[in-house]
Amino acid sequence: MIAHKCPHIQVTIVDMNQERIDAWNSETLPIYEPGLEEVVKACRGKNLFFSTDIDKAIVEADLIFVSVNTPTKKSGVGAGYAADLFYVESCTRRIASVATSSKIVVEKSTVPCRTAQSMRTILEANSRPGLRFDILSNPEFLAEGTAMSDLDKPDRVLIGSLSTPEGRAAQQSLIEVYSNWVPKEKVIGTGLWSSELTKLAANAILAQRISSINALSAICEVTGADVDEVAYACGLDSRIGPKFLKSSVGFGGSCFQKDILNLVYLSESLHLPEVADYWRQVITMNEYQKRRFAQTVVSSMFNTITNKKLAVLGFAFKKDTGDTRETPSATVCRFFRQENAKVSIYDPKVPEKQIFLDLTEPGVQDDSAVVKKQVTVCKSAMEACTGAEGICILTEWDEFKQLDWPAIYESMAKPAMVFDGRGILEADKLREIGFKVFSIGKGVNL
Ligand SMILES: NC(=O)C1=CN([C@@H]2O[C@H](COP(=O)(O)OP(=O)(O)OC[C@H]3O[C@@H](n4cnc5c(N)ncnc54)[C@H](O)[C@@H]3O)[C@@H](O)[C@H]2O)C=CC1
Ligand SMILES: O=C(O)[C@H]1O[C@H](OP(=O)(O)OP(=O)(O)OC[C@H]2O[C@@H](n3ccc(=O)[nH]c3=O)[C@H](O)[C@@H]2O)[C@H](O)[C@@H](O)[C@@H]1O
Repeated sequence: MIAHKCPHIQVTIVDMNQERIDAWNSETLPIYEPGLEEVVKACRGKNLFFSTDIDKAIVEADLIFVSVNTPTKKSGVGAGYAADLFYVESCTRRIASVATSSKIVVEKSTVPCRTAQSMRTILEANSRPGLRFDILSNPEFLAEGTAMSDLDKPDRVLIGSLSTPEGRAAQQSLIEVYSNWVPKEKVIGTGLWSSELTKLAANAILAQRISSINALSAICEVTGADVDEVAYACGLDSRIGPKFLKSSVGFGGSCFQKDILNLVYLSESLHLPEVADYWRQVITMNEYQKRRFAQTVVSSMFNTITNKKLAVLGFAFKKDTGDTRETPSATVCRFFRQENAKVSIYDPKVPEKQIFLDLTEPGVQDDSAVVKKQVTVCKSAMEACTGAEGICILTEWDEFKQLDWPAIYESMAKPAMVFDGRGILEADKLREIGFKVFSIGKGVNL
């Protein structure tokens, strides 16, 4: 977006992953994101470059965005909760050892509060004498699937800095970049620690809304209330607002879970166990929602899905992306595998290879062969549904609303059941065709 909006600025994207950089330089970009290809193709080779020559890019840059992955730690202190800062630290060390001039280093990755302080210490201890490094925190708020429009018209851009004259000057340099397309009043300056914490807080609050409405969906299913009506009526209160109140099979994506776990770890490290428990509950509710959905499928299908064909429509964690990180669809499919169902999956953007990778249990001998016996990846929704006894909608792709449902009904074993984990189908119309329908948060009477 910077390259697109600022023709006078040269943007070089460097990554140590050669395959990814090759893909960025090819006709087939490594990720699917509406509107991205057009921008890349318009700017590439003009003021936008992709390279693995990290050192050259560091030497040439005035401003460096550190945007590497910060996954949840898998082992050691804080395993399962804390963010793994290995990649952020190795980038920082590389900048320190390679830079021959002063730089502004922008923390773009999502990191725990006070990471900027560690970056500064590493840079100051390891760089050539006489160089200055100003650290800014500029967290990213885009959502996948709408990344280009979110970047084009952000609700806000947050730039945290030290309140020293040098910190303020660095902040001003980054404000100038954004002011090429973002209105001034939307660019907010704060302290470094507030900026870092805001990113974790914003994701935690967004995820909390989803867990809140999903908790209510369970009550709706027992009482006969309709979760969409409840969400709509609550959202009309201007203090609540309508967004992020769509009940679902659970939230996924690479960040909500990791960032909340990170916040939980931060709270525990600060000796605030009640605060940690409070945020942990957002995740607990999400796990419950995924499990609850899968259990509803089994109980509705006469308490067994062994050898039954189930069609799964949607594998990405949300529509308009091919990303499957933490996708609820994988959790539900793994549950179906344990119950020995035959699962046929269709997703318009997720490659077959990725689906098998996500469903293979690491460390289980021969599981990749077993998974291929239990799971089939299909080229169309119709193919996945033919002969199935149940259909699960696990991603809200628009095309699932337009399917030829009467033809699907004809092709299925009876009773034909639909389990709408995203609340996107018109249940009454499907019932008229003959389907038995379960929709999340709308009662369990199929
Ligand atoms: N994916 C998203 O929508 C958003 C992500 N974020 C944050 O942005 C950060 C990055 O996220 P993603 O792009 O999704 O992760 P990713 O895992 O897709 O990409 C990270 C890239 O960094 C590269 N890398 C790692 N260490 C490196 C090093 N030392 N030198 C050069 N390249 C290196 C990796 O090869 C990889 O290609 C995370 O902190 C995430 O929380 C924030 C907002 C939105
Ligand atoms: O830090 C990040 O990575 C990003 O995380 C989220 O973005 P993202 O995970 O890409 O996508 P969301 O639109 O937030 O959806 C996350 C999950 O919640 C689910 N969801 C979303 C909204 C809703 O009402 N109900 C619901 O179940 C989605 O289906 C999806 O599985 C935030 O929305 C971004 O602001 C943030 O920058």
